[in-house]
Amino acid sequence: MRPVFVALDTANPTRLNQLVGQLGDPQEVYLKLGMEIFYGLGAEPVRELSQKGYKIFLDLKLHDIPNTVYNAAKQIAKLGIDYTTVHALGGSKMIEAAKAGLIEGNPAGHNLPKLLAVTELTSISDQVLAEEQNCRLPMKEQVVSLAKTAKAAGADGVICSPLEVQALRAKVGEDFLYVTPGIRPKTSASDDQSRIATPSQAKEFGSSALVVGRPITLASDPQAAYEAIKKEFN
Ligand SMILES: O=C(O)c1cc(=O)[nH]c(=O)n1[C@@H]1O[C@H](COP(=O)(O)O)[C@@H](O)[C@H]1O
Repeated sequence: MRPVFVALDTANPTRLNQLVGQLGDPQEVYLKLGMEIFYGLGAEPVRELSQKGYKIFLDLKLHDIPNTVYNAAKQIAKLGIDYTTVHALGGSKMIEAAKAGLIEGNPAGHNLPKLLAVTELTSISDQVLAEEQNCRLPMKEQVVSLAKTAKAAGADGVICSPLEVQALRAKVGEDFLYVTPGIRPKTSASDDQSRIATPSQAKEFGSSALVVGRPITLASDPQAAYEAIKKEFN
């Protein structure tokens, strides 16, 4: 089964526990904990959920000078997590520093966390890429270029839209993870996402894993929504 990470974007501990409780056996559930939880509740929920056996993707999207990122990644690894993120736009030296920090901080006996590099956020449209970021490449080529840099610098995969995965598999390779947010089942609103796809489109395009937040967390029955998305993707 390919993973579906549930993005638990809340700083309310009661809501967090309620959502987690609805998802099933910790050994089989993949959670994405992001900035809202970490800035609001600190590192404790990360340690607690990891100790309970959940697979943890701690998404803090590091983007700073290499020395700062090295030290931050070292602290992140100490939490005993499984996946974490940096922005690919931080450059190859920064990505190498993140990898080195994860290796240095990883507790003995724990699998090394996988390092994922965010390419272009799925909220960025073709128009914003061209007009605000002044990028001369079309979106797919820009994402492929960032993914090549990330791979050469030691990342284990990238975060991208499902819409780019076919091009990435062809040009960056099969031996790399393509983790895709921007997932919207047919009946869901697109919210602030721009480059979206349904779970079955993501499957067809070859996503390695999905990241899904509001279509699950704001559903009237989050457990049913989670099960339906897992089924559609696998
Ligand atoms: O790194 C991420 O996880 C991420 C990258 C990206 O390009 N787009 C993106 O939406 N995300 C995250 O994926 C989740 C998507 O949430 P929903 O739009 O509610 O499904 C959020 O937690 C975002 O922080």
